[in-house]
Amino acid sequence: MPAHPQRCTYLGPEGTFTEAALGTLPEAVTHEVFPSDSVAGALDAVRGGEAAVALVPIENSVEGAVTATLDELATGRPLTIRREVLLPISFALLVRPGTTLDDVKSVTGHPVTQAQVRRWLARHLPHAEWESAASNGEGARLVRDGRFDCAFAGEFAARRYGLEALITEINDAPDAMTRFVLLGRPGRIAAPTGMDKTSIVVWPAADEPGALLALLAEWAVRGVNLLRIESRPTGEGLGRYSFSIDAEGHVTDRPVREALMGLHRISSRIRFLGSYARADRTAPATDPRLANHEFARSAAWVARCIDGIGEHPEL
Ligand SMILES: O=C(O)C(=O)C[C@]1(C(=O)O)C=C[C@@H](O)C=C1
Repeated sequence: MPAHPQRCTYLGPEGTFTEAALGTLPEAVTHEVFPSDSVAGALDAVRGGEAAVALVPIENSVEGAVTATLDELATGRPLTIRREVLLPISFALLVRPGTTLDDVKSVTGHPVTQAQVRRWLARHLPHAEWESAASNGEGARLVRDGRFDCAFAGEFAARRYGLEALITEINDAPDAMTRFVLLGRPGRIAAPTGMDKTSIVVWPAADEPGALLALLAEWAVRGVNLLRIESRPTGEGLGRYSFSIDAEGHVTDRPVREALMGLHRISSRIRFLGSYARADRTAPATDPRLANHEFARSAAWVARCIDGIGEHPEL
């Protein structure tokens, strides 16, 4: 199927936080937007060419990794991250009009949501039965259809599904955030902004002492700060893991590039997931000794050593 450059999909249905996050991106207006039922469905739409890009959640500040996304990125046809978006998360309890808290026997929402409202639920609805939905938008739809009495979702989902927000601003952790990534088929990497992130998945070469330390050392010796590291089972047997890593910097920054080269040499597999602008616009703590021109200067010095003039006092 030919690639359709103007379509963008997201974890749907309508009314998810992913849709709200997409609303903050230019792609919401430059592309024709359509929902997918699952993270896998959204990414397959990109792989198959029905969409140019897909927005999916990857990490929540309370629950951690969205494992469906990490696993999808580690397997199947490679995709790369074009952008990231951060969205503050606060839930509303959505009910069919007229429902009171006393009427609530069953409750639904995304599993990542459940982790963010656990204490609230124990306190206010200790006897309600929880059943997870594929997304919060899907949970709201199921309440509209009478499958559950209430759903946790963004307040904005109430209007979409003809529901009422019985209680708003529910969150066990008041500053909860979810991070979303916009994925596309691999292409030329965007130029560095100076506030970038690089993501990879790496499979250690062998199950041996120090295997993880060796992977970490490639970053550490080059002064590259890691922002996230997550182990995920490969599915090939107990104890077999890959590591999903976000590091500060861009692949064109020499320390990052050389760390990736080192990892490529010592791992059994490595997948580059992209270099992209950081949503929090945080510049890395810069060490002037690790600037690109310092790498060029030291490479030139080695070249001169080889030519027999490395000890020249002015070098
Ligand atoms: O279900 C949604 O509304 C989503 O967009 C998914 C998702 C997630 O997977 O983290 C997004 C934000 C919230 O943290 C809870 C659920």
